[in-house]
Amino acid sequence: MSGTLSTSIDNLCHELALLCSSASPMDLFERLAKMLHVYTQGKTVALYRRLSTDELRLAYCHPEESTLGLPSSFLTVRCYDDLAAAELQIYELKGEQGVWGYIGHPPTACAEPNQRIKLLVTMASQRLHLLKAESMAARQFGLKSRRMQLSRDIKRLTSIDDILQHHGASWCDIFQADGIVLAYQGELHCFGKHPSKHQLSKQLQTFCWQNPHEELVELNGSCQGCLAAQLSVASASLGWLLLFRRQPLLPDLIAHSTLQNSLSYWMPLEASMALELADDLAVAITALEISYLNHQLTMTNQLLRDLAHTDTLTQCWNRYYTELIIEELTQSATPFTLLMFDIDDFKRINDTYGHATGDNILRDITHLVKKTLRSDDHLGRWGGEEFIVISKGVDQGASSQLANRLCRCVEEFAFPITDRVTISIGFTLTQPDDQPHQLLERIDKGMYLAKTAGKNQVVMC
Ligand SMILES: Nc1nc2c(ncn2[C@@H]2O[C@H](COP(=O)(O)OP(=O)(O)OP(=O)(O)O)[C@@H](O)[C@H]2O)c(=O)[nH]1
Repeated sequence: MSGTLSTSIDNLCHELALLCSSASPMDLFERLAKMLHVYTQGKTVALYRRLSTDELRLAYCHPEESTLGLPSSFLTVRCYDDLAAAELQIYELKGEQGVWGYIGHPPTACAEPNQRIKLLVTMASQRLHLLKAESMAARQFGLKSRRMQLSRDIKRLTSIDDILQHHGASWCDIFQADGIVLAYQGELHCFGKHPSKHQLSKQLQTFCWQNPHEELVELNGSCQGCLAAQLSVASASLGWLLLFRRQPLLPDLIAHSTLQNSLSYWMPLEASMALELADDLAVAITALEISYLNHQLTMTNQLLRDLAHTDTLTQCWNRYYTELIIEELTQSATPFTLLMFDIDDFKRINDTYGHATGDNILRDITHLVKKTLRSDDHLGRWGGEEFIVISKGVDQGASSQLANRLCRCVEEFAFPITDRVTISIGFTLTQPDDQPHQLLERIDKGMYLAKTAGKNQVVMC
């Protein structure tokens, strides 16, 4: 007799130790259900999970094959009253927020082991609590470090898709999600598995319309399993973070359609983690937006600067910018050579071949001269058919060679007209204390002299 008792106590100790060493909730349920199955002399044991909606859902049963031949009362249980009405022997599995779920089995003839079963269920509740707490703590820690990573990455990431590419997999891991979608400015940016974009857009629109102030929601119907957290900055809504889970946390062993509806796929703690991530994402997206706008602004400023400095017909410097540079160079006492050239008999060319041909000749000459100049020389259109060249340095021989080279390259170019096109050039070298107007007077005079001496030539003044 005492031998039987000590064997029985040994067994109990062994069972308790087994429950305490289970590594995951599923492992724990399996072990507990197997033990109960023995105690109930082979009755089917079912585990019901209590959802946040207070509904019950059959999550596991032992033996597994019995799911096929389960008593229909097992399947139709949706709430505690159903459980009681089914006249099952019920045990509560306690969790951190009250009853986490129930274990039930058909009553047995022998009531003796009930005390033992209660002890095992109590131990299982505690182990479950610990396992869940450990796993949740690890996930929260993971989220915290990914959030820090996101804030470090903000400057480097260039788009919402880039954010998802870099962080999507880790977030799926932490949230035990199958996919993530970011809804922003009417577009859906997706990572992993998720309901179709059309279904998501439709549900989000309906939801926003009905609940404009909600910041968290579980979508249902075709988007069941989607947890949507609002992305908002300073109370302005930017969009939604959607986490998608295809299965509730426990595998759905019973494919019973009536049980599939109105399930809660997400735990309250996961929902608050989603809100934390949504807050960070709203900031990251705003930062992206600002950096994009800054980039656009820089580009627009550059474009405006270029437009303000450029002659629209020839794309070389305009008069305003040419004057500005001459002013700057004289003020900084930088030595340079200034050339002014004018197309000879341009009025006749215009009159003979038309204004459009005249325009083309202006463009061709700009192109030819630019090609002839060094990279640190500059060409500006002074007005009409008059141009100015600014060339660094005051070597008279080199400047004269440059001017003559320009004359020759224009003279020798095959313009698409029968008349010869030539230019006349006046040039000058800067002297200490020269003012811009003195330089301009000298080149103007040089050019005038070149014209009066027969055109297509160079005069230095
Ligand atoms: N096609 C075209 N013609 C222009 C432009 N700007 C000025 N002109 C023309 O350039 C011609 C300049 O004529 P003029 O000042 O008489 O000088 P020119 O005929 O070249 O005579 P010289 O300077 O003595 O050789 C005028 O007919 C202007 O209309 C332009 O942007 N496009």
